[in-house]
Amino acid sequence: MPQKITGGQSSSTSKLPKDWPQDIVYLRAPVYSRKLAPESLKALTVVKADLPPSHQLYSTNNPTSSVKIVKITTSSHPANGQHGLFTNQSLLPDSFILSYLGYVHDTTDTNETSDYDLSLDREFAIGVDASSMGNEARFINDYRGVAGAPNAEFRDIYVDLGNGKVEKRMGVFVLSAGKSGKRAKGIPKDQEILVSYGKGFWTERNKTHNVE
Ligand SMILES: C[S@@+](CC[C@H](N)C(=O)[O-])C[C@H]1O[C@@H](n2cnc3c(N)ncnc32)[C@H](O)[C@@H]1O
Repeated sequence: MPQKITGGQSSSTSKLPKDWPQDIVYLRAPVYSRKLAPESLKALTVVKADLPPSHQLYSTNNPTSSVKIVKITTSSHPANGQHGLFTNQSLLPDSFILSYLGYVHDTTDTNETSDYDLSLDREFAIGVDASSMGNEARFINDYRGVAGAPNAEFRDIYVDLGNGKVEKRMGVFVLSAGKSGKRAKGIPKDQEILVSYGKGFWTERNKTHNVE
């Protein structure tokens, strides 16, 4: 049975990324919690004409051909045995890679034990949780213990919905080249995409996973 895909124009036979886990729903667009307050929904879906004309809009393609899900088999990798997200092609500094999709929720509807919950809007305390549904971005690991520094980061983006509205999402971008140009090459092909989850993630995770 092909896995059901939600959130897009796709049918149940649409393509899944290679190695997509069977127990996770693959999304092509976010799924909104029914508990989200109207003002939160308003903050996430904005009239396009209300954005400054210079504001860049993004379009997304799922599955994303520039990335691949890879099982980590390197014993020194702290997420050995889990998966990571790798490049399928070299990516230039500042390039948009993909959106982080998942279940969009507020604090009334939070899975406290999720390791996949990313902040989407601080003012309205909205998060996007990819623990049970999401796209390839859910496999992006933290750089700590893997590399000296991250090579990608999360940035706020707006995606054109095509009906005069734009949707606020979290996008994953290659880091900029830096003042000295030390990251001018971007991310070469077949490299792991690594972000910084922030120290707060690990403090909270260690509490929920009872790490001393
Ligand atoms: C958003 S998931 C990343 C994808 C995950 N590796 C997987 O296969 O589903 C976050 C989890 O990945 C693992 N992880 C990510 N980066 C890590 C790192 N630098 N060190 C140790 N574990 C890491 C931890 O288990 C963390 O809770």
